[in-house]
Order: sequence, then structure tokens, then C-alpha cells
Amino acid sequence: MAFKAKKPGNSKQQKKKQKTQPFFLNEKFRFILGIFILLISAYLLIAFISFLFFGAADQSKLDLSWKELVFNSDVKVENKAGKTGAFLSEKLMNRGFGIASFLFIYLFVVSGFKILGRNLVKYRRTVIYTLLTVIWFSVFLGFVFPKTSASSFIYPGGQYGFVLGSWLSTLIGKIGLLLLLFISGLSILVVRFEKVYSAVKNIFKRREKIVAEEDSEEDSPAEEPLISDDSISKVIDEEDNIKAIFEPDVADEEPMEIQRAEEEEVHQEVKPAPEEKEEEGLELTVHHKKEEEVEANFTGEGMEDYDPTLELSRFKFPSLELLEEHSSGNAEVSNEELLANKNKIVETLRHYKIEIVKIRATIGPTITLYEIIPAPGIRIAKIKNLEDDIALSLAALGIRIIAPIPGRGTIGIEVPNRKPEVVSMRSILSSRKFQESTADLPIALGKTISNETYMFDLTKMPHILVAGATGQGKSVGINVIITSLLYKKHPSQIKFVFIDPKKVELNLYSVLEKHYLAKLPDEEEPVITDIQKVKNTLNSLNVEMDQRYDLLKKAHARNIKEYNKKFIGRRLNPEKGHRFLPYIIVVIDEFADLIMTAGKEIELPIARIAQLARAVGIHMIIATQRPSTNIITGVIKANFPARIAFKVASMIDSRTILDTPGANQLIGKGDMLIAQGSNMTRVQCAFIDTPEVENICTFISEQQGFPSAFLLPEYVSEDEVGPGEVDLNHRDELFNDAARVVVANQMGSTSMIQRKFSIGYNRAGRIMDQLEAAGVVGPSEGSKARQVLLQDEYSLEQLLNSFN
Ligand SMILES: Nc1ncnc2c1ncn2[C@@H]1O[C@H](COP(=O)(O)OP(=O)(O)OP(=O)(O)O)[C@@H](O)[C@H]1O
Repeated sequence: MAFKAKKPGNSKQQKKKQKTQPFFLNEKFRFILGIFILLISAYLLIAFISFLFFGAADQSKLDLSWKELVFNSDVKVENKAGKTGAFLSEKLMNRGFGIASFLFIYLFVVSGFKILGRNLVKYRRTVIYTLLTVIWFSVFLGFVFPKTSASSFIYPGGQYGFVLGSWLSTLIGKIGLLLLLFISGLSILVVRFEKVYSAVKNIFKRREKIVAEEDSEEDSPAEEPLISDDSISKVIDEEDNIKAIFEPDVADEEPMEIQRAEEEEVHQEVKPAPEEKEEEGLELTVHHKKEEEVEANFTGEGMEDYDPTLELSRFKFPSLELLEEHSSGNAEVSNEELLANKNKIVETLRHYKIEIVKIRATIGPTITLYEIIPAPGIRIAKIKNLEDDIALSLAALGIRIIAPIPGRGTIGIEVPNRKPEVVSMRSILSSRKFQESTADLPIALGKTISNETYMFDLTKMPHILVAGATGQGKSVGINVIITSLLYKKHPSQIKFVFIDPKKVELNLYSVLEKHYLAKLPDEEEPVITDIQKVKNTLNSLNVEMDQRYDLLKKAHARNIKEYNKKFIGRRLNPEKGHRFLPYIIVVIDEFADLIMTAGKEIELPIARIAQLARAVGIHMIIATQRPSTNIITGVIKANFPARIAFKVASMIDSRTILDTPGANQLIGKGDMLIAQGSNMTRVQCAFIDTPEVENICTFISEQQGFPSAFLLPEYVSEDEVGPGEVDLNHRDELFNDAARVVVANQMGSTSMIQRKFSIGYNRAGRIMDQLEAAGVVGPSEGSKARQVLLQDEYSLEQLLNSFN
């Protein structure tokens, strides 16, 4: 498959754009202006410093009228920057903001460099803080030195500082002013410099700790017990209960163990890659170390590492507060329920002459697993055959028998709980496992039977097929996957391509366009719904994949991780086309609809991505309601080793997805089986409601984003080009330029147009057809270049004018 593509924007167009720019945006003008401002800063510096030394001598001259000062050449000043320097210093320092006026020079320097295209600092922030600092200092100095000494000519706080200080001190008194200066000074420092903030906080924390230690010494000289009284009593309680149930006074001789595993939750906000760990940090603070912006251009060794998050360095990750608890009230499995189930299992098995040595229960959020060890000599297949009978006698739908449980040597019977527990997304994201995960694309999906958070790294899967009958939790599952990534990954690190022919499920992510989405250039809708655009996007992803492989090859990197590491370490030159590569996650909902309408045209690019894209960081998640073999074909199956099945209608459907039965016995509402190769895990999917997803999306979209979505390479499909009629009213925007090139070179070659304008073959071919229709070139002559029908530029310009 040959993919022709180009990155948006070519040099010619850029040049054209530059030509139409207003003069003040012109690069040369900016260069001159930048240098001019830098020279002014140098001049002001000389003037100010001279003013400090010679200001006294110049005072009498500065009292003259400005006409005399300017035009009378007998009037001479000592200031090394001349009369203008002396005048400006007097106005800015004595009549302005005093010594703090030196900071204006800093602003000039920063502005000069910014105009020259070098961002030394974050500009807007710096301007605001510097102006605030100027005002603060002038008031402070005005307050400390209210009057200058008789011998001094300088007002340290300047006139403004003095006036403002005097006014404030009459308003709130001297002590009030002092306090105001203290708090405003501290605020500027704390907000401006993260380090000051941490230092101040540490002082308080240390103080708190000392007080706490002193208190605890006074209160309890003995060592603190590791377990609180509360928890001890809980343990004893449980033990009592267990004994109460399984004392053999009822009809059960077999002992049973109960495992109520509960995973420890860390009640702490997610902190993706924090620079400094805080003990109690409740708020989501993503601290990116740089105060100053780093030049993003490659300059090789010795430079600070490239930081992809820098462009949105103030981006805040959504906090867990945006998620609901979803507590389902009294969802505990009661001891009566456990005992009743156990007795029924034992009775049923006994009825079929199957004796049990031991039985053990593990309580999960929606099901309880009863593990039994049958007496020696009992055949496992016999128990498996009794699946339906046991289900009937337990009067519960969806019993699944796992005989034997791999690696355990026991037989498992999964029985749904009477009152299932809703696993909230919040509990999953606040789990230690998720928070401390160092996976590249961490996804927390739900809880396993033993109440552990089930997590995986998408880069290892590397693509997922999600299937399940309608209403069983598929959409929620996809939202859980997407949300996990949104809580851990910065917008610069991952990009989503959302394909949703049904137009409803994924549309709520469209507000993330400028943060997390990738799309084709010129495409309006960020979530793709139109079938033709789906084809173009998938093919464009193939092009992106090929381009990424080329970059990896040039960088001698085996995969995206190695490549990005080299790029971050500034070992790859952006001028040679290298760029930081975000992971791309393609989410396709209602895959069946696509295959039904577009068949192979969709299947082939998907299969190609699935086969090859792992190393270059493109991962796919495809979901379908209809797990039939004409949808989930052999090609798709072979390339999606990781599959998630929600409840399906029949055993055949389960086999289509997982290659084994089981998914038909699930109980719905997010109950799922996850197959990774031969490994199969039953997991209760976390629950996240649509309003929660909306909250997260709003939180993100309200923050500053990139100027546009991440642009995929342009792809124009063959059928859009179509050889039929050419409509000269809709000429390509490169039509005129291409015609000029063809006439100037007297050569009608498509590949020449392609090369000159760095465009794809299809587009160049389309332009050539238009040139033919316009009479610039003759018809195609096979592999030979076309004949050029216009001999000179004059006749061409006449022709072009006739179109306007
Ligand atoms: N993990 C879960 N925990 C609890 N309830 C859930 C869970 N997942 C889904 N549900 C319940 O099932 C309902 C349907 O879920 P969902 O919309 O995800 O189904 P679906 O399979 O995507 O359906 P469709 O294919 O028709 O879009 C939800 O509204 C919710 O009430």
C-alpha cells in the first residue's frame, strides 16, 4: 500500500503568507525593533548609573526649562548618557518610582529578546510581577526613607512611592502600612517563586511537627501501637463471626475460609510525575520545575533537557473531587448469604456424589468465588458438567465454573452477590496501585475478585478489542479507559483519535480538541463520524506510522520510548525533522457499523496499524456490540491479543471474542472478562457516569490548550480524486503556482509538481488534471511528461486572469 502524504503547510505557502503579513509583523522589522529596544535598555542603564553618581551635579540644570535644556548648547551635564539620559533618569527615578525604576530596564531587555524571538522568561507573567515589584519597592523605600537627607538629591522611593506611601500611612497607619507591605511582598514572592512557597510551607510544617511531637511526648510517653484499638476490635469481630458460622453445628462438616480482601486506598490526589512528594498533598498540584522557558530549538549538548510539557506547563490535572463516590449503600455480602451458598454448593455436589475436602470463599465486588478442593479421585470434568445444575440450585444467573483454577489446583465456582457493589472510578484512581504506577500508558479498569485494582499498561497490550451486548457496560468501560489516561498523562504526551459512527458516545470528548485530540488538517469535527473521513483518518494514521518509523530509523531507536528519550536528552536535531512523539490512542466505537459499511477499506488500515504501530506508539481500542465472525474477522482477531468481553447473549459470541465460553455467563453492569493471550481475569469494571466525564472534560477544556489539535498528515483518498469531470471553478489553491512552474519549465510532470510543492501524489495528479482542463497541458501520455500547450508566461498570465 503506497501512502502519499504531506505535513500541513509547505514552504511556498509560508512564504506567500509572510508576504501578505503587515509590516510590523515582518521578520526584519521585528529584528530591528528588538535590537533597538535592547540598545535603549543599555542606554538607560548607563543613564541610571550615571545619575546615581552625577545626579547631584546635574540637579541645577534639570531645573531649567526643557527648551533651554535641549537647545542651549552651553548647558552641559555630567551624566554619561547626556542631557536626555539625565532628564529620563530624573523623570523615571526621582519623579517616578525611585531606585525600583532599574527594573524597567529588565523589562526592556526581556521585551527586546522576545521580539527577537527568544523567550527568556514567561513574558506576560514577568511583566505583571515586575510592575508589581516596582510599585512595592517604591512604596517600601518611600516608607523607609520618607525624606531625603539635605545632602542627597535622590528620592529612593521616587515621587510616586512617597505619595502612595504617605497616603496609605494616613489611611491605615504606619503599622498597618508595614503589615500591608509585608503581606503583599510575601504574596508576590510566594506566587512568583515556587521555591519560596515550599520554603515557607516547610517552616510551618516543621513547626507543626515539633508541636505534635511535644504533644505526643506529653500525652503518651509509651510507643504508639501499630494497630489502633478500632481495627483490633474489627479483626476480633470478624473472627468471631467466622467461627459462629462455621462451627459444625449445622449441616456442614467441611471447613471454609473466608477472604474479605480489601485493597488499601490512598486518599490522596493523583500527582503525575511530581517533582517533590508531599506527605499529605490533598490537592492536585502538578509542578513542572521550570520557571524560565527553555529554548525549544536544538542546540545540542550541554542544553537543559527538552521538556514536552513546557508549552502547557501550567496545565492542571483533574482532581479526584470531580468524581463521585457511587457508594451503593449496604453492598456487603452477609455471612448468611455466604453460608447459604456454601451449603447449597456442598449439597448439590453431594447429590452427584462429589465429596469436598475444603471450601474457601473470596468476596469480590459483584461475585464471590468459592474455591473447592474435591476429595481425591473425583474427576474435574464431572464438576464442570454440573455447571447448570449447580446454577439452578443456587438460583442465581451467571454462575461460572473454572475447573481447575490455573496455578491453584482448586475448582472455582463464581456466584453473583445478591447486592453487588458499584466500584467507583474514584476509588480506583485513588488506589495506591494507580497513583504509584510508572506505566507509560496506565489504565485502571476496575477491581478483581480479590478487590485489587486491576491495572494494565496499554503499551504492553498493545491494542484492545472490547465487545459486549448492548447495555452491559461497554461505553462505561471505554470512558474508564480514557479517564485513566486523562488523570495521568499530560496533553503533550498523549493524543486521542476518536471515531464514533453513532455520533453520541464519544462526542463529549470533543471539547478536549486543543488538549488531547488529533485530527486531519482542515477537518472541522474533532470526533470523526463520517465514513469517508474515517477511511482518510485511518490511512493518515498509517502515514503517520510510516513517518514515525522513518524518524526512529534515522535516530537509531528501536521504539518510541527510546526515541523520545533521545529527543528529550537533546540528542536529536529538530532541524532534521525530529520531533517529540506523543502516544496516539485510536478509539473506535461501534466498529461493526464501520465494517458493515466500508468493509475491507476499514479493516486493512486497521490491521496494518495493529500489526505494526506498537513500536511507534500508536495503540487502538475498538469496541463492538455485535461480536459475530464477519465483524471480528480472523485478521482483526490475530492482531488484537488483548480482548475485553462484557456480557454477551450466547456462548458462540463469547467464543468469537475470547475463543472460550464464559462471557455469556457474566452478570452485566460492568462485569467483564479480560483475556490476554491465555490469561483470563474476571474484573468488575469501575463505574463513571456521563456527568463525571463531562466535569473532567470541562475542567480540562477551560485551561489553556495548544493552538490547535495535533495534526495528522494530510491524506486524500484515490476516490476523492476521481478521474472524471474536472470542475475549474474549484481549482486547487496551488493551481496558479503549479501552472507557472509547468510553463516555466516547459514540462508537464506530476512528480515535478509533487516535489516542488511538497504535496502528495494524489493532489499533484488532481492539479495536473485541472491544468489539462484549463488547456495548460495536453492529455496524459503514459509514463512520459505531458506536452505543455502554452509557450510563454505572458499567455499563461492572460489565461489565469481570465479565471478571476
Ligand atoms: N461498571 C459498572 N458498574 C455499575 N453499573 C454499570 C457499570 N457499567 C454499566 N453499568 C450500568 O449499565 C448501564 C449501561 O451501560 P453502558 O451504557 O456502558 O452500556 P453499553 O454496553 O455501552 O450499551 P450500548 O452498547 O447500548 O451503548 C449504565 O447506564 C449503568 O447503569
